[in-house]
Amino acid sequence: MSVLLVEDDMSIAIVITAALEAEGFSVTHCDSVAMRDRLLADSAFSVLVTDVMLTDGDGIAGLPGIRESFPKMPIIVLSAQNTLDTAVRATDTGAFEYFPKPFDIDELARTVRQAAMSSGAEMSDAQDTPTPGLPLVGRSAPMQAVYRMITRVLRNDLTVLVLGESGTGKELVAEAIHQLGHRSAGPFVAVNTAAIPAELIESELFGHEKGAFTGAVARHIGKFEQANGGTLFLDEIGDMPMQAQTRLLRALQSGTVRRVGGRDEVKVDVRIIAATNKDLEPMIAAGTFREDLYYRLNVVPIQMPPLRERADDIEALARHFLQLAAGEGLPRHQLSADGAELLSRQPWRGNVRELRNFIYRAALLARDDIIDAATLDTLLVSQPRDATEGSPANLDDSVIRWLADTAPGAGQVYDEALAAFERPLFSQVLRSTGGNQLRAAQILGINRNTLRKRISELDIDPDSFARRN
Ligand SMILES: Nc1ncnc2c1ncn2[C@@H]1O[C@H](COP(=O)(O)OP(=O)(O)OP(=O)(O)O)[C@@H](O)[C@H]1O
Repeated sequence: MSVLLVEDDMSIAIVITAALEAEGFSVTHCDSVAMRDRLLADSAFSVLVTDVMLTDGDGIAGLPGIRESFPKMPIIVLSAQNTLDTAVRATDTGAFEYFPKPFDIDELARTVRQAAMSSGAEMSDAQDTPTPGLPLVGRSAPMQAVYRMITRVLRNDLTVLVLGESGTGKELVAEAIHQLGHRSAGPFVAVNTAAIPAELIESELFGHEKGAFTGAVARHIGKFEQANGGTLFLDEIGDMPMQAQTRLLRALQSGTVRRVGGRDEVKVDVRIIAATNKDLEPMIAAGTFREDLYYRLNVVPIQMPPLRERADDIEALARHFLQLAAGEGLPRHQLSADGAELLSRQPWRGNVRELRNFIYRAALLARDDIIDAATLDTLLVSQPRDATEGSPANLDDSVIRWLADTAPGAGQVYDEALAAFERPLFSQVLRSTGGNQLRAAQILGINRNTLRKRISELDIDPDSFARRN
């Protein structure tokens, strides 16, 4: 099933292509009248979807001729000039349907499907083909805004700052920009700045020379150099220590890096995409994030919507993860309509990651082929809740849940588990002392400076526990 899509706005073209490919169509895209005519002369298409204003002229003018040559091929016209005039001109050409922009992408996909069927074309099995090229699932309005931003940065090297709660897909956006962009032949290197101990971060990013410090037994090439010619993804940038921030800024300004203990400046050609789930502006005000670095990174911000603000996407995501789970050897299941409805009503505080983990668990545990609301209900009851919601039955349970819910890097489980435990522990004790750190340190039996250092590293604000009269 083939669709010829004639659209000169790349961002819209990508969204439509993804939606139609998910429906099982193969899509050929071009942006001009001349190219359209050449493609029509060369190959057969089941449906023509065309914009009105194209790079080299009016997309409607030639349609009567096309209708004559290809009477069985339905034509769907899209237009941003939502005037009565274009609507009338489109319909006069015998267009199957006319869509004023902005339009509902699902409705367009449905109409193309109807048009294809009306012309007697055979459909391949739809949903089973994952959308090639666009790894992100979801067609809600907030995601379309994200796609639009992505398309704006594909052909340039502007620095992108992806913002949003944990688990909203920030890393996936970075990967999409790399894969779909003009650097796709180069490497994609991701660094989670929060997961690297502060004293190693500079060596991780910039590399080190042999003997630069105790333990530097060989020269180490840092992530910047590893990403040369490609994209460097700096995740959790809000957790980067100040000193590393300064070096990062210098590297971004100069386009060069100096290995720790080295003398030479090494030229690097990398595109930077940074991400954070923190609100950087208050951190700038508090002096924990460099303002000049923030402006360097925040050239093109992409704000990821939390899942609860795009409940429309939950069903598609759930089906997507069921497919992925089956592809990874878990039992294959279908999701019932009432199951999808139930999932769409959940808050998913951990966003897409929580939904993904939940669906994998459901795929593993569900007994029937169809996962319905009743099955999901049972699983949701035993769903781990986040730490803010009531205390777990015992510590063993918490550890089991924590291990099931997080995927710390190999070799980091101990540190990350301690940090995960320390955060609620310090918060609770500080709450009990009304934010008094000296008293909290006494209760904990640790040095006051140690407490101060740890709560700063864990980004706990002791003032937020101060008692107000
Ligand atoms: N739109 C999406 N379509 C398909 N999968 C998604 C989507 N968004 C997120 N995911 C999946 O959800 C999980 C979490 O996504 P990701 O790691 O990109 O989130 P994040 O915002 O970078 O999280 P964190 O801030 O914790 O690093 C991943 O398994 C990712 O593949």
